[in-house]
Amino acid sequence: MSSSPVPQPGATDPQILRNFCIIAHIDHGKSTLADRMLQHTGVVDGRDMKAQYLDRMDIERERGITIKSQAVRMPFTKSSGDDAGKVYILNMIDTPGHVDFTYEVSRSLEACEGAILLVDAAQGIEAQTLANLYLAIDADLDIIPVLNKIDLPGAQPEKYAAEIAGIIGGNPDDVLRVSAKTGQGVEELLNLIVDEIPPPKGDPDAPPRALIFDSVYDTYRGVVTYVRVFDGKLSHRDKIKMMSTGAVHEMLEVGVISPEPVKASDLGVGEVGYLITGVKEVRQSRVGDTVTSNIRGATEPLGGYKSPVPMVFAGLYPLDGDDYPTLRDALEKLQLNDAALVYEPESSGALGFGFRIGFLGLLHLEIVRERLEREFNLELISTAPNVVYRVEMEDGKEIVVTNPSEYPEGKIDKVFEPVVRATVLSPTDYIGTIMELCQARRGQLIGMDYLSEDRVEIKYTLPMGEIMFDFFDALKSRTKGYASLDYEPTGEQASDLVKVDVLLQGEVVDAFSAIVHRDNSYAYGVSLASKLKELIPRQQFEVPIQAAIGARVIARENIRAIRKDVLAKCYGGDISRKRKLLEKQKEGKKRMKMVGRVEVPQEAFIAALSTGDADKK
Ligand SMILES: Nc1nc2c(ncn2[C@@H]2O[C@H](COP(=O)(O)OP(=O)(O)OP(=O)(O)O)[C@@H](O)[C@H]2O)c(=O)[nH]1
Repeated sequence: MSSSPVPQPGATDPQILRNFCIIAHIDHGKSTLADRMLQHTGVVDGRDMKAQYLDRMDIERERGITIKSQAVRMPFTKSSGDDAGKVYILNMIDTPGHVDFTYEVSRSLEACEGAILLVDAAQGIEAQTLANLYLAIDADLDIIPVLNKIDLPGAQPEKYAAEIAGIIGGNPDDVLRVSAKTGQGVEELLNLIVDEIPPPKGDPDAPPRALIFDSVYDTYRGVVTYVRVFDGKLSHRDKIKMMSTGAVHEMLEVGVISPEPVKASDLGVGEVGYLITGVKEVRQSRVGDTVTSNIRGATEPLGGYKSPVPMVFAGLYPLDGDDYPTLRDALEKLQLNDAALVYEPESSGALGFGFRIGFLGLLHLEIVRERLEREFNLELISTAPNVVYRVEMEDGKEIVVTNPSEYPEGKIDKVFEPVVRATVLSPTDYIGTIMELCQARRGQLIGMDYLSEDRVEIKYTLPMGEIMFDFFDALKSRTKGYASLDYEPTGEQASDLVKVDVLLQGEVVDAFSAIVHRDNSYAYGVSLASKLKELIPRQQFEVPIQAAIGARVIARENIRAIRKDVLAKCYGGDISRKRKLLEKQKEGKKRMKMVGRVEVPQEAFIAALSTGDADKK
């Protein structure tokens, strides 16, 4: 079998291009499958293979999750069918799987003509996968269903193939079975990609239009923008224009990733690659925007561009007040890399100077916080995250509340809270307990569908504030880990909400304030006060804790005084033991913040997060 030469980027006939992505739930094996494909197409040889080659950032590798989409060009010689021996170019776009990054997923879907629906043969399809599948179907992609991990003893390919066929149509026998681990079925899959996914269409003579589906900040090269060309050609000699802002940039380099960056002279119709321009921060090169040429520019951008909207806010404060400038610089640097991160300075009576930061979701918050601490050597205190409330006052004024302590006093007409449409997939055995949980979180049932005899899809409208903390954990524990969850914001609803304050020694601690539903406020106050009593260590004086709505105290606890003398125990002269104890005590002091005269540990600031379900179980 002789194969044709590998075409160069910029001169690739769109007929031999196949652009696809992999839709999968976390841990269903997307990265492992991507690794196998890289190996099989010879793009990475065995020796260079690191597990999860495409997950570049250390933090991704450690957590085993994919944060940033990446795109790889793989030449593949067809090994079956009439066109065996012919070389095709497969562009694989790796999409993030977590719900916080849905927007990135939808953009990378638009850069493709087809999607592999990858499902763990021992688990079945999960809620998030289903949500992303619907996005792919909406984007008119051809779907190739694949069951992975068929080497596992617990795999049930027959059952889950039937389930998939029930959702997307077709014959269960046509669902391909692979093992990304052993490589079984991977070659067949590559052949199928060529056969099933249509080549890209576009007008090579039109002014260039390319969709930005990812944008990453690289310390050495500045912003690297990943694009899919729809029309015309982007040349390294062009000056480019970002269509949403009209900003013009010098093009320094274009190329493809295979799997390291390879420079090219241009990128033509259907091609996927990267651009390096003079752009200094990812905000100027945003996912979803259309790139065109400055001289012969297109007039209509591709698709609808949407800026990322932060859904969750939290305060971040340096443990040591002197670190405030470092935190400010660190946020500035991180923002170069993260177009979705927004922040503004704020000050708290309890915590001093810090920032109120907007995130796409809780995972995003965790990642940002971890990166700030790790990459900038900071120790941070974070307040409990909250959603955004909109308050309409009787005098017609409107206030957007991103920090509960700024909840307005006075004559409030209506308060609105964000709501989501949540989809839960679960075995039918747990329908009752899931509905009970959703009801307790003020949910409204939208509907229920059976995916198969023993699996069901339940849809609810739920207040976002009720699900962002521990809802998923509660769901998992009630369903022995079998239920999966996906949600999308769908707007807001008017609700009867109140602000609950916490007072330590009679002083309101602003960082503890929270906005909760009136019906739950009493239980919330009681549970939070007792939680704080557990978490705040005894001090040398008595510390009364109160929870209050306005001037009305709804719960109280008391932390009794103690004189902590750890050395009293070792009256002997064992100096090393003494030192050890002192060191231990110092460790214990880590992440303590002085609030007035009271030492408060970090955990206390997020204690509110775990009070939610305690009284509802
Ligand atoms: N037995 C078996 N294990 C597999 C197979 N494919 C993947 N795994 C394992 O499943 C786990 C998850 O695989 P990943 O490839 O990291 O999953 P992922 O979907 O990329 O996860 P995210 O990047 O977090 O979305 C890893 O421990 C893999 O080694 C397979 O075919 N068989």
